[in-house]
Order: sequence, then C-alpha cells, then structure tokens
Amino acid sequence: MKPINVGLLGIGTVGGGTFTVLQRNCDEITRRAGRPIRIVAVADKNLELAKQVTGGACRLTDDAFSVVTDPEVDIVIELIGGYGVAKQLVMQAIENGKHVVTANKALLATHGNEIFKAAQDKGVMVGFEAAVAGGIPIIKAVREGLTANRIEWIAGIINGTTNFILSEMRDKGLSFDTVLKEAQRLGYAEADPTFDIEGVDAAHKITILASLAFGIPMQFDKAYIEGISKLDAVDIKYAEQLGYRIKLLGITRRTDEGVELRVHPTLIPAKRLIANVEGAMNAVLVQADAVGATLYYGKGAGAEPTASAVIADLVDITRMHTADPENRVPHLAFQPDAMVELPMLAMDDVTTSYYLRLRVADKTGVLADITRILADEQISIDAVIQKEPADGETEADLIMLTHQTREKCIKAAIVKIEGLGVVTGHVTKLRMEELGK
Ligand SMILES: NC(=O)C1=CN([C@@H]2O[C@H](COP(=O)(O)OP(=O)(O)OC[C@H]3O[C@@H](n4cnc5c(N)ncnc54)[C@H](OP(=O)(O)O)[C@@H]3O)[C@@H](O)[C@H]2O)C=CC1
Ligand SMILES: N[C@@H](CC=O)C(=O)O
Ligand code: NA
Repeated sequence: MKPINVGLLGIGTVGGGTFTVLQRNCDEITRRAGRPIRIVAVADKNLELAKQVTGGACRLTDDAFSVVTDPEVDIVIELIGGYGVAKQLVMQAIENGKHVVTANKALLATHGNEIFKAAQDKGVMVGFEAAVAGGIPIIKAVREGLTANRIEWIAGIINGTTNFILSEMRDKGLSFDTVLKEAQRLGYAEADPTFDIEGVDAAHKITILASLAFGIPMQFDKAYIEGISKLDAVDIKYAEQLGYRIKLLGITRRTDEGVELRVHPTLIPAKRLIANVEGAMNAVLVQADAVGATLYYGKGAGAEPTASAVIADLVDITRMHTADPENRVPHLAFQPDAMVELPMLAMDDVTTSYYLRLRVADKTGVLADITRILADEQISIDAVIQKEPADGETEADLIMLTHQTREKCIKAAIVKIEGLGVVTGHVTKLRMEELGK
C-alpha cells in the first residue's frame, strides 16, 4: 500500500516523542491506519538535534517553509509552538492542500476560527487531539463519542504543570520555584512557563473544548483567567481541613444566560475523583444530558503521552484521507447563529460558591458585622471557621464558605468587608464547585 507522507515541523519534546513512537510501533500503526505512515522530512532550527533523534533517516532542514511547500508531503505536523511562525506555516500548509496535525492550543484558541475556515474551504483536515489534555482522547470523546448529547458543562484539570506544582508543594513541602524547575526539566511546561502558571494554557484548552461542546467560535479573549501564582499555602491547608482540595480548573458551562468560560483555582469536595488527580495528570469531567457524567483521566503532558495523541490524529487522517470532505467529522460544530443564541457570560454574572479567608481582630461583634454585609448582598453562609489567635497575636483567620451567589455580589461584599476597621488586609476569595451530587 502506498505510504502517506508526513512532514514534521519541530523535533523538540513532542516532535521527538512522535518520531520515536512512530518508529517503535510502526507495524501496529501501519495495520491500524491501513497503510504506512512515513516521515519524509523534519524541520527544526536545531539540525544537530534533528540528526540525533532521527538518525538521519529522512530529509532534514532548518527551513520549515520548504516542508509545507514540499509536493511529496501529504500531512504536516506542526510541533513548533507559539502563534508567530507556526501560524504562517499552518496556513501555508492548508493553502498547499496539506492536512495538518498540531498540538498547539495557543494557536488554535487564538486563530482557530481562521484556520478551520481555511481548512474547510480547502477540504483538508486539521487534527488537534494533542492540543487539549495531551494523551487523553478528549477531543475524540466530545466530538464523536458524546455526539448524541447536549453537553451541559465541562470542568477539567487541563494543565499538568500547575497540577504538578500544587501536588508537590502540598505533599513534599517543596517551594514553588523548585517544583516549576522540575516541571520544566520533565518537559511539561510551556516555552514561556507563565502560560502555565497564570492559567493561560488552561484557558486556551477550555476555549477549544467550549467550541466543540457548544458549537460556538473560539473566544479566548472572553475567558476569565486566574492562575496559581497568588495562591497561598495556608488556603490549601484550610481547604483540606474543610474537606476540599484546591485545583486549577478550566470550566465551561452552558446557562440560560450564556456560556461561562473560566480558569481559576477552585475548591472541590475531596471525595470527588477529580479532586484526587495528582502530579502532571489531567482529568476532564463532562456532564451531558443523555450519558450523564463521564470522566477522562491520563497524562496531559510529556513527550510520549502527547505523541500518542498526535499519532492518533495521523492515523485518523490517513483513514479519512480519501473520504469526501463534506462527509468527514467537522473540525468544530460551528452554528452560524450560535453567538446570538449563546453569548459568552461576563465573569460578574457567573454564579458559584466561595471560600473567603479574612484576617480579623479578635473582638466580639466582628462576625455579626461581616454576616450583615453578606446578607445585604443576598449571600448566605454555608460554614464558618474562626481560628484562635496565635500566642501574642490579637488577630486570627476567619474562613467562610458561602452558598451560590453571583460574582458581582461577592465582589461588592468584599469591598465592604475590607472597609471594616476590624478586618486587616485583603480578603482571599476562591471559587468552589460541587461538580456533581
Ligand atoms: N511539552 C508538552 O508536554 C506538550 C506540548 N504541547 C504543545 O506542543 C508544541 C511543541 O511543544 P514542545 O515539543 O514541548 O516544544 P519544544 O520547545 O520542546 O520543541 C519545539 C521545537 O521546535 C523548534 N523550532 C522553533 N522554531 C522553529 C522554526 N521556526 N523552525 C523549525 N523549528 C523550530 C525548537 O527549536 P529551538 O529549541 O532551537 O527553538 C524545538 O526544537 C507546543 O505548541 C506546545 O504547546 C502540547 C501538549 C503537551
Ligand atoms: N504545559 C502544558 C503541556 C501540555 O499541554 C501542561 O503543563 O499541561
Ligand atoms: Na487530547
């Protein structure tokens, strides 16, 4: 059977893993794809690295544009990253009639609408399984496995680096910087690790999932994003005492008023499976009307787990290569008037429960003042813990869990609470999600 020819752009962590797994499992992959998948060209700025990984088994170049114009290439795999040259390469590959596989969630979340439109017009496929939750086949699950369902919400631990940092800090008492360096050494972190830490990478991924789930265009610019850099170890401890774990979650939910799209540290009941996802592992919980809740768990980062998803797309495209473009699985389920029917919800209008931590004077009447402010904003309290002041101190931590309320109400209450003379400094606010019954 005639092989399908692949051009690989970028042979770093994921590119290297892809080359290795394709070679190692060559026979099985060929059998499953129905024909051999052959890497005919590799482009990387570092030719020495390319030589080392490939053993010189194919054409090597430092000019990625020569690969996307190469008439011999059927599928281009983009594993360079970023939105600059990667976008030009992907657009040129499509323009030249080549199918594309990419792990680049930053590129898709910000330019996906343009890329998928170009691919649709040209009748080529764009595979992006590796772009969300690495090796977990979540794109396939949402696009194909759950296709009968009306998806209600998706919540996921979709950044391995931050989950690894939170787990290692909690379990081993290691410092943030030490664990981040380890995540970089293990190849989990983005080229710019602030994308991981500040929640941007998770926001890219949840933007893609929201598009797939609700049939809306990618709207990364409307995502609310808060990372873990301001998370305090004391809140992780108090959350545990209250029976919760703090995880950086990407959440998207269809409500009557619009679509929520948000990333922030979130308290989750410790008994939920997803609360026990540790290290660089990812997990995505999908709530859908027919099937109910389904949970997908696995490695979201690293060379071979991500390669597994890249190669799954290669095999898919190889199988569908000859199918009529009109009858392939659509890239996304775009609906022309989805924007009107399903506007994106501003963060102020999102409803959730909250964990509040305040530093208060150890005086009578303090709690009454605070609860009055919350009541004025129609916020009801679920639980309160007041810590004893440490020896020699006159202030103590007060932790409150609220029932569901709107973000704008909690913000208004916090402004008033911070204005009380008995409250020192800022109120720490973390969001909570029950994620099931
Ligand atoms: N690492 C992971 O676990 C995961 C990564 N991803 C995504 O996969 C993509 C690749 O990530 P990763 O493999 O970690 O990144 P790496 O930095 O390890 O690999 C990228 C490679 O591309 C090379 N490169 C950069 N610019 C060019 C260019 N203009 N022409 C040719 N080669 C170039 C780099 O060379 P040099 O180093 O010399 O710049 C490097 O070898 C990114 O989009 C990332 O977000 C997705 C899921 C998981
Ligand atoms: N930096 C990302 C890599 C995979 O997408 C992560 O840590 O999850
Ligand atoms: Na995936």
